Amino acid sequence: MWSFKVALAQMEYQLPRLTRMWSHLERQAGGRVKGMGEKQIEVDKRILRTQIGVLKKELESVRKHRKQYRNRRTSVPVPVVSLVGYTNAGKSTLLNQLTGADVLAEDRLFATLDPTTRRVQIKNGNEFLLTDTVGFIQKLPTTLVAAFRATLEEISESSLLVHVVDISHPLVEQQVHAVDEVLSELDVSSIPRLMVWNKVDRVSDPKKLKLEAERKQDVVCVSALNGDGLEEFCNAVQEKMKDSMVWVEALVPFDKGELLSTIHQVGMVERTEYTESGTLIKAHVPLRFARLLTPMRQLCAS
Ligand SMILES: Nc1nc2c(ncn2[C@@H]2O[C@H](COP(=O)(O)OP(=O)(O)OP(=O)(O)O)[C@@H](O)[C@H]2O)c(=O)[nH]1
Ligand SMILES: [Mg+2]
Repeated sequence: MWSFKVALAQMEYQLPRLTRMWSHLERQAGGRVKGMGEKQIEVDKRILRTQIGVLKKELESVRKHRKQYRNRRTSVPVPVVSLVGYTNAGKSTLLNQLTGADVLAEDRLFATLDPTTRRVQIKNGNEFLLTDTVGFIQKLPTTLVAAFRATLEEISESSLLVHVVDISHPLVEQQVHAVDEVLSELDVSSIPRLMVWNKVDRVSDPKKLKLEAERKQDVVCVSALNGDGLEEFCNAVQEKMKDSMVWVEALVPFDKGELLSTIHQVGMVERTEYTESGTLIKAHVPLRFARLLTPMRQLCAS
């Protein structure tokens, strides 16, 4: 809570200093983006002001819901995918496009969530929780990084990090670098990552870009705005999430039917077999969940 407040104070402090950062960047780009800095600084200032306002409002509700949410999340381990990226990259747009506005019906298990987390249901029945985060900005002072940690600490509990990039931005490389720097300050190096090249609708040659993405590993092209590439995105998320899951073979007793359906939701089931003493299930499941299954795994081994 305290560091949240520090983050706020430091964002407010940061506002007038953006000018210097951007003119520096413009010089670095060697005039290639002349005038870019000036326009961008207005955008950045506006964004920062908005974020300050939003942070203030969210502060209260996040504090209220966070504990409750965490408890629930560990008891029903739906995998968590976190969106990270430079400010204005399109993270929130992607979240909204994937989940729709009224996805949180009241009778759902996660009806009360941290306001920036939503449930995404994939065609094959699997689902995951998608978390939006505060956008990063260039050259965060070390003190600000420390304060941001508080808002970002939850991403260390994710099964997957999705780095959203505005591929149409002239300073895209610097932005990617800035995000990587912030991530390297957090304890997330062991979490698998996927990169999303967003705003493909704005580039001059989307086909060429898609080919380039295909040649790279773990890059998906999308337009969060018009929905282009979202199915590929969901498939890539599924594939990548397997990396953070463990293989289990467990014998689930018949009176634990609920558990069985949860496995189908959170994991990737390869095989089910009905035996006299229960359902034998072979699946990739999130590590947290594998722990819950431990007693049944022992059953299976005997
Ligand atoms: N043309 C186009 N615009 C997009 C796309 N995705 C997002 N935008 C626009 O980019 C702007 C920023 O989008 P946001 O979703 O707010 O970006 P964000 O990453 O959440 O930004 P922060 O919350 O500041 O970190 C908005 O005006 C969106 O409409 C896209 O695929 N194509
Ligand atoms: Mg956002």
